[in-house]
Amino acid sequence: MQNQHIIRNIIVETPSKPGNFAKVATAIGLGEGDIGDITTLKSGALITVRDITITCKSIEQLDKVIANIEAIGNGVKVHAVTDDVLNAHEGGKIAMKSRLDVRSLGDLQRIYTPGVASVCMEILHHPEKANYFTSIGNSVAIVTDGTAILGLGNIGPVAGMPVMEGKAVLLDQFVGLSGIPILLNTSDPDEIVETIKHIHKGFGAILLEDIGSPHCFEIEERLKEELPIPVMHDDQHGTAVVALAAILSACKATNVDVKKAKIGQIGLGAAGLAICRMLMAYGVEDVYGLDRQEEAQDRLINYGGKTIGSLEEMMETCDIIVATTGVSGLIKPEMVRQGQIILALSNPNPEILPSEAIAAGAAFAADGRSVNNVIGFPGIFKGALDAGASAITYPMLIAAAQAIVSHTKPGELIPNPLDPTVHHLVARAVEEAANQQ
Ligand SMILES: NC(=O)C1=CN([C@@H]2O[C@H](COP(=O)(O)OP(=O)(O)OC[C@H]3O[C@@H](n4cnc5c(N)ncnc54)[C@H](O)[C@@H]3O)[C@@H](O)[C@H]2O)C=CC1
Ligand SMILES: CC(=O)C(=O)O
Ligand SMILES: [Mg+2]
Repeated sequence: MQNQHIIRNIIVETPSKPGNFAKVATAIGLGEGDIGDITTLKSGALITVRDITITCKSIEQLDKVIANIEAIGNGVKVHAVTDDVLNAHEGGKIAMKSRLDVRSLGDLQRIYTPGVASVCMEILHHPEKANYFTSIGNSVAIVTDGTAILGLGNIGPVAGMPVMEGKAVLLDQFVGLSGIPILLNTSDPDEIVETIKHIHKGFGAILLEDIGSPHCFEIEERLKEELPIPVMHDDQHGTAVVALAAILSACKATNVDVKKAKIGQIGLGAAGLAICRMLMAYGVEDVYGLDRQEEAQDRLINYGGKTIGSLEEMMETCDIIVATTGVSGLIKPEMVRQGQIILALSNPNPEILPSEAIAAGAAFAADGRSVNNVIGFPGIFKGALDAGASAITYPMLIAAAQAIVSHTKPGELIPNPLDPTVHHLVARAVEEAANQQ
């Protein structure tokens, strides 16, 4: 099932008799809906009311699911269909909050003027204390120009804001950093670089997000050269870290020597080129890339990578396939080789569903929901900031990937992103690697 990104909650009443929920579940399945969370809202002697999360590929399919449930009859009723995803976004997902209360005049004088003046002077005379006496060292600018929002394309920075707010929520909840979205009304590299250079002093690090290729490469390179703080394009290196971790875990489970494996990368944009570069930095000898744009392939060749003639040839040649094209359903089940490892990482919909890839013979398969840079970027930024690093380097990124592997359960490719330990381990590994440089 491709394109399962319509998420709705349905409130369903059934008579309180065994078997009635099974009928509802069957009706949803027959309509090709997928069941997520189920919450029982009321469990009475006569009726039971449940809130069921379902995902569908289109509104038409959702309508079919609802019609199927209503057709059960015998007291089964759909009371409401709600869009909990939209509801969760009402008012936005983040807010700038103060850490201190102002309850008295004394508080006012300490937090604001006249007291604050002495802190300003302390920082003026000892600039290194800014990180100690302000939030700068804990703040990450999340910068986008909106040109490659997920796999949705160039939808602009304002339409991309929910993604930036989402990244801010993850930085806050997983590692306690403040993420501040910066929406740029330009995609000109000179203007972007100049703008970030002018505002960087308010931040401990810069996270570039969903900036399209190829301009993302120049922007990141120039900012890394010109700024004294860590700059990382998450779609490039955060994704590469997590992809490397998933590949290492899959190779461990299948007794494959990753450095000798043939790895094919489909899509050589921001994520794909960085995945190839990361694999080569790790020591993988046979990294093959494929992109529909010749310039993208040339970029890989300039970094020492190899290209391959067609998608079919890549699927036949490679033991491990990673795809980051943004094209849902690009990999057909009949292209999958027995025992292949397939990471179809495009969001919101993968190049092949993991269930389809496994059914077609893959040994391991995952999509971009599980193999997602969320496992990497919070800890990478936390570790870099804790180390006082001025840049994020390959040894730090490889240490992050190894920390993720160390916390992956046997038989799995990646840890649960909700497990706080993984972000802590990544942060510590990155900090240690930074300190060893
Ligand atoms: N799971 C994760 O953590 C992440 C997933 N992604 C996903 O990866 C996808 C790509 O993202 P970016 O690299 O930022 O975009 P991008 O636009 O920089 O790169 C996409 C590349 O795929 C190529 N491409 C498109 N169709 C192709 C085809 N049929 N065959 C070969 N090449 C093709 C394009 O020419 C382009 O070079 C998006 O769907 C995004 O959501 C991106 C970052 C992180
Ligand atoms: C996860 C992410 O950063 C993306 O899909 O663009
Ligand atoms: Mg992204």
